[in-house]
Amino acid sequence: MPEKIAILGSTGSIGTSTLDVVAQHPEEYQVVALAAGTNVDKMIEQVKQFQPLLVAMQSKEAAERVAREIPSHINVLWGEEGLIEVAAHQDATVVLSALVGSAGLRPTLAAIRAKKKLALANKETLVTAGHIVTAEAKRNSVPILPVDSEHSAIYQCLNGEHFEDVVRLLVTGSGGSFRDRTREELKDVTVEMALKHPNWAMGAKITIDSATMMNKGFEVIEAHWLFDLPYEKIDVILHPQSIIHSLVEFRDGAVMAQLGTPDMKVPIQYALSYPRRLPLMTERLDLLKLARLDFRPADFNRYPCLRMAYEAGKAGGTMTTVLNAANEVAVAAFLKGNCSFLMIEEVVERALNAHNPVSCPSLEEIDEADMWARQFASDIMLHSV
Ligand SMILES: NC(=O)C1=CN([C@@H]2O[C@H](COP(=O)(O)OP(=O)(O)OC[C@H]3O[C@@H](n4cnc5c(N)ncnc54)[C@H](OP(=O)(O)O)[C@@H]3O)[C@@H](O)[C@H]2O)C=CC1
Ligand SMILES: CC(=O)[C@@H](O)[C@H](O)COP(=O)(O)O
Ligand SMILES: [Mn+2]
Repeated sequence: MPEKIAILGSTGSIGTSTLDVVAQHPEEYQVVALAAGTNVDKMIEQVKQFQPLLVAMQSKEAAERVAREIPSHINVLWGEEGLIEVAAHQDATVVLSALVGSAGLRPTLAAIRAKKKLALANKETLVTAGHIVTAEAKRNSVPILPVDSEHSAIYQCLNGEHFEDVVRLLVTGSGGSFRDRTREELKDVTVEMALKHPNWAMGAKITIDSATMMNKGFEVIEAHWLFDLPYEKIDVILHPQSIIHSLVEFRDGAVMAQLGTPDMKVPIQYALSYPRRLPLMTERLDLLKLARLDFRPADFNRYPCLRMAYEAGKAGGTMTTVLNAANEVAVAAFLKGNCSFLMIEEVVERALNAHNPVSCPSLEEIDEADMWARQFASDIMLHSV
């Protein structure tokens, strides 16, 4: 029987790579539901190729445009309700969660509550509400298979190992598009420059997060929730080539690492096929061609977003919700040309400093903190123009 897949965010970078994996294994995977935001043309193309039973778009207007071009037996919904229907589709056995930002939280929770196996790319869900998502997964006996390349690497290194033998996780980061610039040289960087990631082709928001290294900070928080380890046991190291995707150190001094050319189809397929491995068409690693692997320390002064993520993670409660929400607002403003690159970290820092955290927040308290941070961040940017 093929694995039946529902994809949240099918038109994005992870979504399209997931469909590439599906297309390589038609006997293994069948698409039952797709959800996306505004990219109507791409969704129509995907529906024609993969023939899902259900589709959801962000707006009613986008949904109607899709519905006009596809067979009438395919149901087309919209809004958060549509995302939730896709996530909980009765035929789906696995949900690939690849929306961007905390918009993914409720649909991801819906997938877990419907007892779907979860392949998780949408890291902001764990940053904003990690304790709720992991507790719901435990309560519903739902496995969370990491799609993020570093977490997939750690998951692969931990396969068959004993949790108590782990001394620390070493999360690798490329350093992003501005890794060879000083902070002084960041003052005038443009959106176009920031969107040129040295190793990975990804969506715009995560590419900016990589340039500030907020992405690495989010990944530390993501690792804390996925692997149930304290922040003191999670380190970050810069590795410009993105060939070692992360490492695990054990108490006998042994270190396990997972290597490969940077291609998200590898961790996506591993999450879908786990515990099996399937063949995959991807560029193979050639160590002789590569010749060397480099490493540098991840400096908190150079990358304040990484420092803030550790601080917010250790403080806990709604601090990581605020970290994420303020960052989402600031990155969106930067992408629209409404604020400078360095303003992103300033907005996040000011929001964290002004926030009165709630410990162990409910979903409603997370919503409140999220809305507060978005308003606070928007106000700062309005007054700084
Ligand atoms: N790209 C990568 O290589 C990696 C990504 N991730 C994580 O995976 C997630 C997705 O990233 P990525 O694929 O790069 O992002 P993209 O921006 O490329 O794609 C996002 C997807 O979500 C859809 N979407 C966004 N907002 C909404 C909404 N409100 N309602 C419905 N659909 C929505 C978009 O639809 P549309 O385009 O139609 O508007 C698109 O399909 C992020 O959390 C990211 O951090 C993690 C590791 C690697
Ligand atoms: C592909 C992937 O997993 C991204 O999260 C990647 O890690 C981003 O690159 P950085 O290492 O530059 O953040
Ligand atoms: Mn990653």
